[in-house]
Amino acid sequence: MPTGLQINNVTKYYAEGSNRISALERVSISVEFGEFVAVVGPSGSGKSTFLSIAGALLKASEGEVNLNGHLLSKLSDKELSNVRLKEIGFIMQSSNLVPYLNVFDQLLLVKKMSGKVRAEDKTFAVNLLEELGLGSKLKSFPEELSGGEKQRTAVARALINNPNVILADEPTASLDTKRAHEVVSMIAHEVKSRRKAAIMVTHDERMLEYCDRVYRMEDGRLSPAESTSLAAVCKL
Ligand SMILES: Nc1ncnc2c1ncn2[C@@H]1O[C@H](COP(=O)(O)OP(=O)(O)OP(=O)(O)O)[C@@H](O)[C@H]1O
Repeated sequence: MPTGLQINNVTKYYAEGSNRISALERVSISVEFGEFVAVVGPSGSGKSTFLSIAGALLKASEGEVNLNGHLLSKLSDKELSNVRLKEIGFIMQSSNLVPYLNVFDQLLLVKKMSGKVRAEDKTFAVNLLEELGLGSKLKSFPEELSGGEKQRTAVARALINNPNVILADEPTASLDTKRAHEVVSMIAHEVKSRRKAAIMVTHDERMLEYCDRVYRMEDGRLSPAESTSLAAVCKL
């Protein structure tokens, strides 16, 4: 049974009036456990559509996504939400923390959504927060955190269910250079040490050094980016 994340020949059409917009064209990529892959490309090239399909938020028009052995096209809506909750950790542009929950409770909330919270889940949450440099912030509320701390809390929240796949959409968009390096190096560390398959969409050239492979999306087509053209790709 294949593991990690395999996207095979995925095409996505959007209907716009009587027209059909092709947002992705026969996109294929395979990401193994322990691999951190970046996707760069200009606005409107299909990156969000790609990440939404990889994350079981949107259905492919053609082709197949195999997420750690789950063929997404074969799953019911209930099974898809279960896969999203248990198998995928999402990290978005802004941290989207719940304002009235402290850092520790942000993680427990996600745990509660997937069942009863056990003592070992609490230990796991504390260890994770310590690993991400938030050991002294367990009782802090979002308004008491810096931008980098908020985003690191979001990284911990994405990892609390121990998902196999991490999908990050511009995770450094709201951060200064120092905080951006902190957050992405921590994501990279977690991907390696916990053996996750991870994809990060980014415009941020400085973050590519943390990734194993870089792909470029252009007009809905995905291809490996040449290292010499990376700077140009990211400035688009
Ligand atoms: N719901 C939709 N209905 C119709 N067309 C859509 C829809 N969502 C996206 N598109 C179109 O599909 C193409 C790809 O859009 P997508 O948002 O995936 O690109 P992107 O690379 O993520 O862009 P950005 O970097 O600006 O977020 C664009 O032409 C866009 O206009």
